[in-house]
Amino acid sequence: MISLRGVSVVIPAVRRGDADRVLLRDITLDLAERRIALVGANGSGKSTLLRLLNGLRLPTAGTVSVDGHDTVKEPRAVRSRVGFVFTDPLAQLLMSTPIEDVELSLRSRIRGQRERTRRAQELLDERGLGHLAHQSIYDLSGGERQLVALTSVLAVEPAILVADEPTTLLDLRNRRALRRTFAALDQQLIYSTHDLDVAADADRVLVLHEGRVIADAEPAAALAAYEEVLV
Ligand SMILES: Nc1ncnc2c1ncn2[C@@H]1O[C@H](COP(=O)(O)OP(=O)(O)OP(=O)(O)O)[C@@H](O)[C@H]1O
Repeated sequence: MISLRGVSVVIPAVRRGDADRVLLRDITLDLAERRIALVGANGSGKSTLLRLLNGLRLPTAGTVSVDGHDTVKEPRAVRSRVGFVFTDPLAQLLMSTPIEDVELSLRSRIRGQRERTRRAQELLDERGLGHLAHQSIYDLSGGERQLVALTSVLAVEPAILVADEPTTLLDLRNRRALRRTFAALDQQLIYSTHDLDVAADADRVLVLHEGRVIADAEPAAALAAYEEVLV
C-alpha cells in the first residue's frame, strides 16, 4: 500500500521578495483501493502527487512510502514496485522501435535475446500493436505511442501502476480498449484524468484543488464535489 503522511511540496522562490510556490499542502492518505482516480483543474497538483508515488519527485516535508519503503531512502525498492506511465510517451520511450523498447524493459527478467524478442512481440500482439513492432517510434501516432509505453511498463509486472492522464491522446476506440485493459489489470491502478467517465471507473476518487485534497469519496460523491468547485 502507498501511504502519504503530512506531505507538502514547496518550490522556493527564484527571486528575492517572491513567495515560495506550494504545489501540495499537508497531504495524508492511505491508498489501498484497487482503482484510484485523481481529478482536478489544470495546475491543481495531480501530476505532482502522482510523481511522488514512485519517487520521481520527493516531498519537501512529510513522507511517502510504498509497502513500507520510503521513496527518499529506498528509491530502488519503490521503483521496482511502482510503474509510471507519462502523459507524453516520448518522455519515456527510450528505443527507436516498439519491439526494442519492450525488449529493454524485459532485460532484467529474460536473459536470452531470442526469448526476449519472442516475449516482446507477444506482449505487443496482446495489445493489438504487433504490426507496429518494427516501425519507428516517431512514425507512430500519439495514441499508438501511448499504448507502446504502457506495454513496456507493464512488461515488468509492477505491483502498482501509476498513470498520468493515460487517455488524453487516445481516440474513442483506443480509450475504450484502455478502459477494458485497466478493468482487467491485476495491478493496483492510480491515475489522473480530465475524463469524468474514466474517473467514474475508479473505486475511489480524490479531488485536488490548489494543492489540497478537497474531496475523497466514491465516484458519484467526489465528482459532484468537483463540479461544485469548478462552478
Ligand atoms: N518545478 C516546478 N517549479 C515551479 N512550479 C511548478 C513546478 N512543477 C510544477 N509546478 C506548478 O505546480 C502546479 C501543479 O502542477 P501539476 O503538473 O501537478 O498540475 P496538474 O494538476 O497535473 O495539471 P494538468 O491538469 O494541467 O496536467 C502548476 O501550476 C505548475 O506550474
